[in-house]
Amino acid sequence: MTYRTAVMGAGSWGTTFTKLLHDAGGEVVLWGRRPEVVEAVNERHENPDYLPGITLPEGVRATLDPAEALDGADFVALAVPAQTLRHNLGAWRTLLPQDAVLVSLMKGVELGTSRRMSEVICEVADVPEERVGVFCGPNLAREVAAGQPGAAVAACTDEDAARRLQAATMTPYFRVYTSTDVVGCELGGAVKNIVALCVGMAVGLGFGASTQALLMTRGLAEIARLGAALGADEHTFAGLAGMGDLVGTCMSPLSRNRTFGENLGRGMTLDEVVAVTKQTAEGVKSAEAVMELARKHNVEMPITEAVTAVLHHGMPIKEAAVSLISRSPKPERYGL
Ligand SMILES: NC(=O)C1=CN([C@@H]2O[C@H](COP(=O)(O)OP(=O)(O)OC[C@H]3O[C@@H](n4cnc5c(N)ncnc54)[C@H](O)[C@@H]3O)[C@@H](O)[C@H]2O)C=CC1
Ligand SMILES: O=C(CO)COP(=O)(O)O
Repeated sequence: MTYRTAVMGAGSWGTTFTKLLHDAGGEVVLWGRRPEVVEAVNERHENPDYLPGITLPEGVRATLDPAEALDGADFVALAVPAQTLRHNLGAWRTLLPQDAVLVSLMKGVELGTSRRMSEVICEVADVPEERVGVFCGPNLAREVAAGQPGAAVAACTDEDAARRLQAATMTPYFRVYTSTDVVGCELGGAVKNIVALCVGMAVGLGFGASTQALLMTRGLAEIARLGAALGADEHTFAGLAGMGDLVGTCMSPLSRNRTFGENLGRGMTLDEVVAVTKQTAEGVKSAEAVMELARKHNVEMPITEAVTAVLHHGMPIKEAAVSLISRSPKPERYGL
């Protein structure tokens, strides 16, 4: 069976996902909003702003017209920044094919509503949760685009839809597992960006692997606590969408979130870091939305709280570091 997919958003991950679908043998059209990006993909088979040096297959086609991309799609993959999804999807709502599965590629939580991306999709597109999937895991765009061995999770509460998404994305170099735990997969992807900001700050301050491992491990514990409060399956956090994504992002110099934190840790001001960050570092805005969720559900998330204090309330990084290391003594616990 050949599936047709519309990928909405021609940044680094949307473009990479388009290549993955093509390599998996599917039909795929990439929607981009900038004419020069669409032209570069169609004429020169590259997206130099987001994936310099990567050659895209000749069969990969891009368009500026959302109706053309969405026409007859079995899957609609959404790859815009989390904070613009509501606006973008609202504009495409009437163009969405009747039975298409809408797949979030995004790793963020909406500011103001604290909704996960799948919740925003259900609400704006007015579709039931069985028609909304999530694709996530330890996937740094450039490495996947280069065809390095990798894996991800295709999640949907409708197991059959998850299996179809799996079939549409498996390639000789990329494995895809299924899950029905949409909540856990989304939280793993969104909250690890906040932990990566914190790990980056630690790197920028000159701290080594011990401190980074501490933050990753306790970061995973707070992700699992929030997940348990929101009804996720705790096992998800030991998998690709949890530990896998957390470790990949926190360890990689390619990560925009980790790099953002590292620049702050080295002493740049927030404005200076924002000015040099050309791509989307979702954790920066999502931190406040996740903190809001944590408060609402009475979940303790000290790392998220410290990152939010540094990014949005002017707390000096060194003060945040002291606040974390001097917390009250307690037994080690994972999850709730
Ligand atoms: N880059 C990566 O390795 C991965 C990224 N993701 C997630 O994918 C999502 C998209 O991120 P990337 O592609 O990495 O970001 P990016 O910064 O590389 O690209 C963002 C894209 O969105 C477009 N865009 C920006 N503002 C827009 C607006 N107002 N309306 C419509 N389009 C707009 C940009 O033109 C660009 O095409 C994020 O949620 C990210 O967390 C997930 C897995 C891997
Ligand atoms: O989500 C990602 C890797 O899976 C990408 O992380 P960054 O957004 O920090 O680059």
